[in-house]
Amino acid sequence: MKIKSVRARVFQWQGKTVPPQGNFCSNAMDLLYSPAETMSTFRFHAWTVVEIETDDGIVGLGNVALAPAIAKAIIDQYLAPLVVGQDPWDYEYLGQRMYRATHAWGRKGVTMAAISAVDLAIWDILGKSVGKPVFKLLGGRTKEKIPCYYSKLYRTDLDEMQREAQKFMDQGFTMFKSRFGFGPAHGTRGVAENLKAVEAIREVIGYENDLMLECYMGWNVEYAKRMLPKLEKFQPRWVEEPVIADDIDGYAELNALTAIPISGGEHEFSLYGFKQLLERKAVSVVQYDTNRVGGITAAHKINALCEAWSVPVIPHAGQMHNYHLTMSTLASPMSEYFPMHDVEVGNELFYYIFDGEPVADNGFLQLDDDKPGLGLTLKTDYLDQFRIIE
Ligand SMILES: O=C(O)C(=O)C[C@@H](O)CO
Ligand SMILES: [Mg+2]
Repeated sequence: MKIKSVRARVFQWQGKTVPPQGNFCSNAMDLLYSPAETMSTFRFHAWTVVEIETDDGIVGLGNVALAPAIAKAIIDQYLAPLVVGQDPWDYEYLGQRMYRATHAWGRKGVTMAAISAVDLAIWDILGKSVGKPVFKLLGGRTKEKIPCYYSKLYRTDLDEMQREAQKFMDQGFTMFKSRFGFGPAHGTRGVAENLKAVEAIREVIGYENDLMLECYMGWNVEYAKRMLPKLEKFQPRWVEEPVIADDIDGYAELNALTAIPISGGEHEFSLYGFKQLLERKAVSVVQYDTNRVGGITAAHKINALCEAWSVPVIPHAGQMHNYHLTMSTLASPMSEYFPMHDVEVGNELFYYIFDGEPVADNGFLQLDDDKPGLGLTLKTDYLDQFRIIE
């Protein structure tokens, strides 16, 4: 079997969006004095879809959400010529070829995300060519079904957050992730607001249910050292991305500071990036995203590394490319889960582009042993609400 063609298209959402309100989530821009910008950098309203066709007519689907137009350019100009004519079963060779050919300017960020999209499509082809789901090629079923946590609870008013938490408790979720709305720029009022929101969620879900807390790189070490001791009484399962991804020493200091585990990794890339995080004990939970880190080929290696370090792997964002990695290793106990809703930040756009994503049932996800490849097809229902750039 040989790769015949690579097609990368940007799906730019033109439909309704719900602009996030107020301080819906702290983020890396919050530390800058231009408050108007902080929320606008935080949108995933386009996605690049990769379709790789083989000489015997199998089409594999990949996807990338980081800087989708740039990812498309990298795929078109640099990655496609490296894989066309090659055997997709040589996926390690092809992964190394893409990684090394772009290493001088790639290694992290959008290049790794572009490589990931090509790699996902290759693994989709592999599964389809043998009639097996990707997780069966990676180690098979390690769970009867995948526990998942409800991930949204962006910072709005507390009553609304409590109603949201109750709604999804009623749907059987026992694990929840909420977002802080405030950081260093908001002073002691922001600290109080952050604590009030966590207390409000705990009032609804109690302490027998897991609560994870997301900073999305919006704090710094000094602020996190103030917040973490105050958060201990709320027993969060982890606090996520308290500082920017490059501050690995900061991560390590915070991860050692209190009993609260620090998680991170959705903005880290390649096997080597995670080797560094683990060796420096920067995180207690690894959260790569398989459509960013280097694809399934890289994520599968990182799963083994995490197993050796006894650090749980809970990939960012859920979504099918990550579910296969969680299903196929004991190192991954659960998945993140975004429900489908109006397009807001954009992680949910996945549901408007692809069919095949499992819907959570009573806080669990199930993958189909008989659905080959990644198990996704392109959705047609919303095509008229996308501008598609070839
Ligand atoms: O789901 C996450 O971990 C993210 O970082 C997504 C982003 O929406 C911030 O929550
Ligand atoms: Mg996150």
